Amino acid sequence: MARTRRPLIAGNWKMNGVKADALALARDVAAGVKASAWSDRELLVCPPATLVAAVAEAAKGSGLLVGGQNCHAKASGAHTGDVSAEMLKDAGATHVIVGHSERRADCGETDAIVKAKAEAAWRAGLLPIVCIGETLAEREAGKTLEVLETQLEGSVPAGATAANLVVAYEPVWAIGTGKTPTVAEVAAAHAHIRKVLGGLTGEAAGVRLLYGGSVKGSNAAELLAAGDVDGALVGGASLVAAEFLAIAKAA
Ligand SMILES: O=C[C@H](O)COP(=O)(O)O
Repeated sequence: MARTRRPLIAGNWKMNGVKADALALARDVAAGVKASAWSDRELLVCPPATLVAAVAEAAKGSGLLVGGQNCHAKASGAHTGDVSAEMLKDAGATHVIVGHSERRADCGETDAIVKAKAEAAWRAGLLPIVCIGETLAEREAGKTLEVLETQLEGSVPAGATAANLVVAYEPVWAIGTGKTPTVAEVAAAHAHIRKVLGGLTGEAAGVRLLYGGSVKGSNAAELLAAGDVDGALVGGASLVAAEFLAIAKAA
């Protein structure tokens, strides 16, 4: 059966690379995207904020999309060191990741802050990728679905639709560890996310849900085939063009 939701394979480069590395990686990924001429899937890379403009320039004309890894909730003002969604848009971004667990942990981002950032993305004309996910302790306590529900209810703004929201499920314990949930566990989490989204948006069936956490070329096919999985949010493996493109091919 044909997919109704176009898969999105997003690479989160995190705090890695300087301009020379980023441009080489972006050019290799962009060349792969251009050569594949995919119309049935989208590829996105999210470089560090300082490199968004250069990567967007390198990706121009290839079909490769570029996003930010975070934004401030305000459009401008006295927020030293922060970057607004408008600035990302101006630099060539089309998407922005909000509420990644590393920002929730490192910067104390709450669900309310994540929601405000998702609204900021809308204000600037960016598509937010709202991240949620349980810690190992929460999973071991049998609280995974409850945690996901609380995070969704707190982080997804009113007015979310299939066109203006992407959700990424990233179990915190699977990020950068080489460990992943089973396919059945991913499918169960995604089914629950879609059910909860049903109460928050009128269009839950169309919202794309990405899985993230130790996705690589060798496990992408089975993870991406899990029920209700519409793509991946990839960290480490997105720093190697061939590996990232292999994940995209598996979608
Ligand atoms: O945003 C991406 C995730 O944190 C996954 O990272 P990873 O693929 O290195 O586990």
